[in-house]
Amino acid sequence: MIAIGSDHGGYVLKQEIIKYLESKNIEYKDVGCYSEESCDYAQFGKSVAKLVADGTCEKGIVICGTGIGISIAANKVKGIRAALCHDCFSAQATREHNDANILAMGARVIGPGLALKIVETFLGTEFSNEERHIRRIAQIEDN
Ligand SMILES: O=C(CO)[C@H](O)[C@H](O)COP(=O)(O)O
Repeated sequence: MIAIGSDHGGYVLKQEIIKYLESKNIEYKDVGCYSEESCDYAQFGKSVAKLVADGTCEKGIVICGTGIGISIAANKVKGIRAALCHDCFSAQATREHNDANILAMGARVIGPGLALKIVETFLGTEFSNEERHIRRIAQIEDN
């Protein structure tokens, strides 16, 4: 199950991604927003992050205009590693190296064609499970 959320700036791209998930028979939970009416990104980033952190959803996708605000908000939730990716190399690397559990994108930065490729790459790439990456991820959680 994939959790997905956006603000108004990411709404149209979110709907494109939902169409893609449906075409691939991938289950999802859409936490909103549900229109292009102006709204605030933090609540949607945190809603997606909580669904991933509590295990309800395996991964999440968050979108705002830049992808920055909503990824900052998602990363406030313990256990979340939200990665802002605007290219396929980063999407692959953040899965393999960081075990990122949320993909963030900016709908005002990239178009839907590239965004869908990034989603495909992110969801289709496994964590490498290599010792050095496990060690480094553990250090992120250290206080
Ligand atoms: O990218 C964002 C946050 O990082 C927001 O989508 C953006 O700030 C919204 O801007 P506006 O209210 O002017 O449409």
